[in-house]
Amino acid sequence: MSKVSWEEATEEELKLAEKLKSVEIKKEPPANNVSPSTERSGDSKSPVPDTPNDEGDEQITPAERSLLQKIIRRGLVENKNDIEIQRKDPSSPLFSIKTFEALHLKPNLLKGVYAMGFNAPSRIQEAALPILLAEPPQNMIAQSQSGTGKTAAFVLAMLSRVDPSKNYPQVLCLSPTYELAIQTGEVAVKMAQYCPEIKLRYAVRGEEVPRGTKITEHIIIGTPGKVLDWGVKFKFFDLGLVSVFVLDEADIMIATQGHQDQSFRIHKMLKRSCQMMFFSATYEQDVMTFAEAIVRNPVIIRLKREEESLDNIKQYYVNCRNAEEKYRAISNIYGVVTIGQAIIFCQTRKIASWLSEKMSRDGHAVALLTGELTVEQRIAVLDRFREGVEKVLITTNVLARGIDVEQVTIVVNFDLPVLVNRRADCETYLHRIGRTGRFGKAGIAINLVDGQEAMGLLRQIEEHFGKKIALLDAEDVDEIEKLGQ
Ligand SMILES: Nc1ncnc2c1ncn2[C@@H]1O[C@H](COP(=O)(O)OP(=O)(O)OP(=O)(O)O)[C@@H](O)[C@H]1O
Repeated sequence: MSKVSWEEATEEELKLAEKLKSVEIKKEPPANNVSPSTERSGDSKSPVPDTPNDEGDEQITPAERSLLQKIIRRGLVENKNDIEIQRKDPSSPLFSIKTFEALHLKPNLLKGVYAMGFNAPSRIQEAALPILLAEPPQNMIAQSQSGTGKTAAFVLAMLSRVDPSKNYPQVLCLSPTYELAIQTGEVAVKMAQYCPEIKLRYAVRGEEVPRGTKITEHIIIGTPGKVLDWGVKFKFFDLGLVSVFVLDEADIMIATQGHQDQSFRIHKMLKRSCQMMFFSATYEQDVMTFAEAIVRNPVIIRLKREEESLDNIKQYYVNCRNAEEKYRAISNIYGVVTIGQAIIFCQTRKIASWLSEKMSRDGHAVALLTGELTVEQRIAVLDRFREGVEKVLITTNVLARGIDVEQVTIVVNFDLPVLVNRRADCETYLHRIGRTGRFGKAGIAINLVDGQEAMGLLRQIEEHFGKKIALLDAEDVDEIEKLGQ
C-alpha cells in the first residue's frame, strides 16, 4: 500500500501517541501532581461564567476512551446477565467451563493465567473459551462491554494455538491503534511468562524489519496499515500461513478511517481454514455487518450490558437563581452531610474550573477532570480520587461513562445535561447518576436548577424515567441532614 494512505491511517494514532508518551508513567503520578484545581487556579477572582455554552462539547475519540478505560480499570466488570449464544452450525460445541483447568491448557500457560490472579473464568470466558479452543477450530463473534474479559480470552486462545516449533507468524491480531496493540501485547507477555518459547512481535508504528528478511515470531499484534505493509507490500511474512486471526475492538476499528478497508484486504489474504475471532464492545448494525463479512459460520456470543437504573437512587432538585446560589447549595450540602465522595458534573470546562477554584479556596479537597488534560493527567486525577485523596471530583461529560468509583455516594448536576436541540439529554443523565447507587448501595442525586429552561429539562427527565424528583431546600439544615440517613 502507498505511504500516503499508511500515513493517513495512522494519523489518529500519532495524535494519541503525542498525548500518551509512555503508558507506564500513569501508575506513578509525578510527585508534584497536585490536584489540577490548585495547579491551574490562576486568577482566583475569575468571574462566574455566564454563558452555559461557552465552549464546544468536550470530545475524546473512541480509541482514547477505550485505552483510558483499560488503564484505569482495576479488574473485571461485574455482569450478571445471561450469555446469549447463536450458532449457524449446529454441530459447534456448546458447553461452558467453570474452571481454567477444564480447558486442558498447556501447564505453563495455566500457570501464567493463575500468575495473573485469574482464579476462575469470567462470564464471557466461561462460554467463549471452550469454543475458541475447540477442535476443529470454530469462528467466533463475541460482544460484551469493556472490562468483561474479552482480551484475556482471546489472548489465551492465541497462545494456546501457537506451535512454537514453527518459526513463522501463525497468529495475527489486529488492533485499532498503536496503544491498544501494546496493551494487548502486554497481556500476552504476562500470560506467556512461563512459555518463553512463544515469541511475539508488534507490527506498529516505529517497528522496522530489514528488507528481505522473514519474520520468525509466532504472534503478530499490530495495526491494520502496518500489517498490510508487512504482509502484502514487503512480504515479511506469509498471511496465507496464519491460522488464527483476531480482530479486536471492531467497533473502534470501523470508527477509524481506513481501518475497515485495510482489515478486509488483510482478511482476503488469509486461508479459508484460518480461525476468525472477532471482538467488539458494542453490537450496532454496522459492527455486525463488518463481523459477518469477515467471519464465516460464526458462533455468536453476546453478553448484554448491565443496564444502569435509577432504582437505587434518591433524586432531588434545588431551586437556584444563579451560579452563586448553586455554589451555596453545594456548600450547604457539603457542610451538613458526611458524604463519602461526590462527583459534580458541569456543562462546560469553564464552569468546572470556576467551581473547582472556588471550592478549593473554601478549603475543600477537590479534583478537576476535563478534556484539556492529557491522558496521563486524567489517569492521575482519577487514581487520586479513587484513593480518596480528594473527596469531590468536578468534571464535564468527558468520562461520565468511564468512571467506576465505589465510594461515590452523591452525584450533583451543577448543570443538567442538554442535547444540541436543547432537550434534556436523558441518556447522559442516567450515565451520570448511574455513577452512584452502584454495587447495591443507595445513592443520592442532586440537580441544581436555575430558571425556566432548567426546570423544563428536569420535567423532561422526570417524565422520561417515570420517576418524581423531589424538591430539596438547601437552606434547611434539617432537611439536608435527612439526606444522609
Ligand atoms: N478471569 C479473570 N479473573 C480475574 N480478572 C480477570 C479475568 N479476566 C480478565 N480479568 C481482568 O479484568 C480486566 C478486564 O479484562 P479484559 O481487558 O480482558 O476485558 P475486555 O472485555 O477485553 O475489556 P476491554 O475491551 O476494555 O479490553 C483486566 O484487568 C483483566 O486483567
